[in-house]
Amino acid sequence: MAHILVRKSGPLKGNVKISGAKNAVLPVIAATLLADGVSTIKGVPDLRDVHVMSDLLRHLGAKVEFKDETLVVDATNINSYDAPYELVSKMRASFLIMGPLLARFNRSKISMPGGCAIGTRPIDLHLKGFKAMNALVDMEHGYVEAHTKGLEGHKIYLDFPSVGATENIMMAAALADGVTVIENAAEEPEIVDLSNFINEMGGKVKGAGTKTIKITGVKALHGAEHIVIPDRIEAGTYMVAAAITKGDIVLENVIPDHLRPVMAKLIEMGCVVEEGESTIRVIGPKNIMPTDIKTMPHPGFPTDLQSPFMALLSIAEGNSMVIETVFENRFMNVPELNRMGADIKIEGKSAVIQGVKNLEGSNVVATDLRAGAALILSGMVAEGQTRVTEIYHVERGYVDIVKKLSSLGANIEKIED
Ligand SMILES: CC(=O)N[C@H]1[C@@H](OP(=O)(O)OP(=O)(O)OC[C@H]2O[C@@H](n3ccc(=O)[nH]c3=O)[C@H](O)[C@@H]2O)O[C@H](CO)[C@@H](O)[C@@H]1O
Ligand SMILES: C=C(OP(=O)(O)O)C(=O)O
Repeated sequence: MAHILVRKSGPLKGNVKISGAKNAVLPVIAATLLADGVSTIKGVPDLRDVHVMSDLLRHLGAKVEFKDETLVVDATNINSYDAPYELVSKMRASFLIMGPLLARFNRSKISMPGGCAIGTRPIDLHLKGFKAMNALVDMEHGYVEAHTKGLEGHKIYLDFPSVGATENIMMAAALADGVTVIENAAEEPEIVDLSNFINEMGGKVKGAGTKTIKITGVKALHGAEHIVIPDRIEAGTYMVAAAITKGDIVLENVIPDHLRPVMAKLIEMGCVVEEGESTIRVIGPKNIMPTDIKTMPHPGFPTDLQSPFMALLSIAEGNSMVIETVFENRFMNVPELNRMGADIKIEGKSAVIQGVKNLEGSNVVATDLRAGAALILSGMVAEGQTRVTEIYHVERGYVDIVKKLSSLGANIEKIED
């Protein structure tokens, strides 16, 4: 299996261009199914997940072309309404096609996404929304089958501000009869990006980015052109790369407003952070100060950056605590970091991190996407050589990570074997 070899690297320096956001582009690609026509998405990151989503749309009968960060989807001739296990099991976000299929064709059959390393990740809130909108939902043989005589707008309160449920319901509501109001909706920037795309297609979505989203259903949507927002999680990972190696990195193509909680934590830890209009410069501190982090839905500290920050805190000058409130099992990287010499103890939802002077290069496994990124970051400051395996996880979410880190001076290579 391919793996990544990282050796101790000096301070990383230079400029790095952040790619389009994985978590924004996946729902946007799903939303292209709402239109009887052609949509053009620009700034698309060349990631494994984007290819899986494209294959899923092709399976449904769409024509999809991807070249030079531009994805063109012709969803005119959809002739299948089912998403098989083989495709859904590769990526949870596949479940986001349920809302658009129900809205446009009144039916869908999708394999249950199942659990994954970071938690059980149920889909009850998605289904609660569809049922309230007049869909009949059955679960059989591991598939969720839904049909409706026509979706109707409804008031839907989400018990938790789930990103995926907010997106799926928003897409379903875009073509429903009447008004849907989502209360306690997720407020993530990716929700705003999706709402912008639906509106570019002729939809009527208001309030995205707040706790209450109002969607007035329209009769039909047309294809549209859209530019995906930059990836705040990729950006946060490179910010940690600057901090952990005590380097000086300028991120290009970022929206600083999306990274407020991340910048605040880095400043607390002693970094100098300079904001431009679409750039952020991070200068790492001489001594990394410990801090406490609690992950929360946006605008709180993002769970997707919890593992990279854990890598940074593991070499801070003192004790820190990380509380994970979003996913019940997102400390999978801890045994791997401890194998590299970190001193982290888990107590329920909390991790207590005692900063150590040095990490040691080791053989470690990327248990999930962000855990993999955290291990690469640790490898850059560990003595000797770190071998990160199962890197297909990392490739789900980071465009050219080896190339980008090398260009900043990291001693890193991908070994194909
Ligand atoms: C492709 C994508 O955009 N992925 C992101 C999305 O995942 P995703 O959309 O799956 O995350 P959710 O916001 O839905 O999940 C948050 C919490 O709600 C729970 N839940 C969710 C749905 C549901 O029906 N029932 C339920 O209980 C989940 O188990 C989890 O504990 O948001 C997460 C939270 O910011 C990020 O970590 C993921 O990177
Ligand atoms: C958990 C993540 O993604 P997904 O929801 O696609 O698994 C992530 O991006 O960190």
